[in-house]
Amino acid sequence: MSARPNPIDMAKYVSARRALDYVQDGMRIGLGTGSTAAWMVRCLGEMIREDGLRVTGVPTSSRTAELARQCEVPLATLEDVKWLDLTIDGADEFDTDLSLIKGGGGALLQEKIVATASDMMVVITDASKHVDNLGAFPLPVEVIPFGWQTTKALIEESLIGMDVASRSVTLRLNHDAPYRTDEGNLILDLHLRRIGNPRQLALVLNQIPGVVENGLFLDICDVVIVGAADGTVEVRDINHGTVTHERIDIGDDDNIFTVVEG
Ligand SMILES: O=C(CO)[C@H](O)[C@H](O)COP(=O)(O)O
Repeated sequence: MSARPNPIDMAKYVSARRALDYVQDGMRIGLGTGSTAAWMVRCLGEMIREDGLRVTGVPTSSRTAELARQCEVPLATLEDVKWLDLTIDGADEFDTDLSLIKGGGGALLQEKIVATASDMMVVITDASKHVDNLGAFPLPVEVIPFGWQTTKALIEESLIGMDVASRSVTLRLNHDAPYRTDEGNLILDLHLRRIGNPRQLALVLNQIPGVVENGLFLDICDVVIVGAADGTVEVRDINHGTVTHERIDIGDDDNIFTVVEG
């Protein structure tokens, strides 16, 4: 057990901490999935326990739900609350327009539903996720198991006319078995290397029968917070057209690292 985070955890941690500045008492908050979002859930739990913050969280995966319960974050379903004030989530890639690729952790469907149902989406990340063109990270596409090989063939066919640099499609595995999402679906990873027209691709993919959702998040994200290992963050706000640089005061928060690394 170490009392200090490694550099990458520090970057994730400070971006998560900064994102919580958007949280206000009484808010309904979408809780993202992944290692960066996990830091946000832990910090949110701390604010609830220590500062008496009252919020309701809607988790985007069973993993996040489990962590949120451990951190004593009160939970509700999207069916309960219907609309959210804020979603805080990670991303696999973001570009200058704050378009995203998400779903590396397999939760893209619930993440997209929750983010779309939110007044504001804040993405927490580190500089390694920034790209000029989306597509270096394989694009996850959630498909239903029924006829998935036909769906895969249709996706491959649709890619022929697309402005992409590579066209291979693979079934995501988990220990040699097909990976299953929380909804019991499969994930196809599209290895495209560069996506010339993300909007066109997103539309085409979602018209293929068997495709449930794709991992392109376009016009959904409002703010990206890029954490760095030196404890600074860059805050990119697409609505205000601002980019600010700040230092996050982590104070004597060492114990949060001690608690979660055990
Ligand atoms: O989309 C996601 C899960 O489906 C995650 O937000 C994304 O994979 C980033 O994860 P991490 O913060 O662990 O790098």
